[in-house]
Amino acid sequence: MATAPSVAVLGAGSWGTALAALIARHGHPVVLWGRDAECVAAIDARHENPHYLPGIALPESIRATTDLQTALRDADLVLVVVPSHAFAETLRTLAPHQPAHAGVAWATKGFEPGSGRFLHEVAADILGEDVPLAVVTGPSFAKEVAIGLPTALTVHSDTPEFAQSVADVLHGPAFRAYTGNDMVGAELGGAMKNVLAVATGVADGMNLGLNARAGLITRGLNEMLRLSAAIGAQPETLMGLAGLGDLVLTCTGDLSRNRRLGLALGRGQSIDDAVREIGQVVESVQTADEVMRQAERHGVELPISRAVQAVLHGEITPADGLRQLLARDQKPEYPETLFR
Ligand SMILES: NC(=O)C1=CN([C@@H]2O[C@H](COP(=O)(O)OP(=O)(O)OC[C@H]3O[C@@H](n4cnc5c(N)ncnc54)[C@H](OP(=O)(O)O)[C@@H]3O)[C@@H](O)[C@H]2O)C=CC1
Ligand SMILES: O=C(CO)COP(=O)(O)O
Repeated sequence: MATAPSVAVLGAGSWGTALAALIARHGHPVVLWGRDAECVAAIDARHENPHYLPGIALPESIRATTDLQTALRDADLVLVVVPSHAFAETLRTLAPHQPAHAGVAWATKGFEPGSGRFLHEVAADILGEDVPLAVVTGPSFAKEVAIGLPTALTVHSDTPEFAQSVADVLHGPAFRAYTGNDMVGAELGGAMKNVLAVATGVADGMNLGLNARAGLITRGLNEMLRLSAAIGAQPETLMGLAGLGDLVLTCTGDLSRNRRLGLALGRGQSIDDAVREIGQVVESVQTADEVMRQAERHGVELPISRAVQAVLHGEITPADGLRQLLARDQKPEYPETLFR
């Protein structure tokens, strides 16, 4: 029988730890790399990540380390799960130690802050065109995956065999992993839903009602579809797990940090206090700027995302944002050219 591929998971936050647990339960040797020695020691010795997934028992087979070279030594697959602001830096550190035969996948959501580059562009730039690359995305709260609740997500790559091999590692009794070949659409969906989750959080924090929430989710999907069409992504990617699926989850599920940020802002809390209270990565804070940079580059108007960006920068209040959105001109629901 063929041996199960070994996986190095880089990033020992909630999502990296949950994915390491999932993959280890599927019988793969897993080494989890984190930068916090205390957290790494607890995972190794007590099989718990006390900071990010307290009280959840992790498989005893997971080995954790703060040494990147150790993590990469026997890896057949590298799975990067650091926040977007640490993505390029992590790849630059890993590049010299990258095992020749191993492909690199990531479950990070967002763009490169500052440049607005897609993460697959950053990865190809740093690792070279010969390393197979894939993005892992979809509706998946870390805590639910860590405790083994059923989840579906999707793996997109320009190399179909690599997408399949990553999906094979993730797929299991309670986890469905689909595949696709639209990295742009998959990354765009995962990034935009974080911004749109803030919008629905704000609306719910202001008690605007369920109609407003459904309207924002649907018009948010419309923003995803229009920007993705301008960039050249496949519309079905945005209608699937990477877009609509993750949008619904993050806009309605209180486990979402981005939604919780919106809720706090809608209730009048300051952004600094809200982010501090959440105590984990809130990707929308930087992603809103990068989504708007993409929108401007491609000449696409995104009123909800723009309002979120303005609220996050303190340029307008949530009440101003609501007034602006309600005062917009009437128009057809879809541009005539969208699906043609
Ligand atoms: N949590 C979830 O449910 C999901 C998250 N994601 C995505 O996964 C990515 C990671 O998020 P998540 O795990 O949730 O975040 P968390 O806030 O739970 O953890 C962040 C982790 O990243 C580490 N980190 C921060 N900065 C750096 C750096 N410069 N170099 C190396 N490591 C760093 C932190 O280390 P330290 O503790 O030392 O600060 C911590 O281990 C994000 O892009 C997120 O959108 C995607 C799907 C689901
Ligand atoms: O990406 C996620 C679920 O798919 C997690 O969302 P948050 O980062 O908003 O918690």
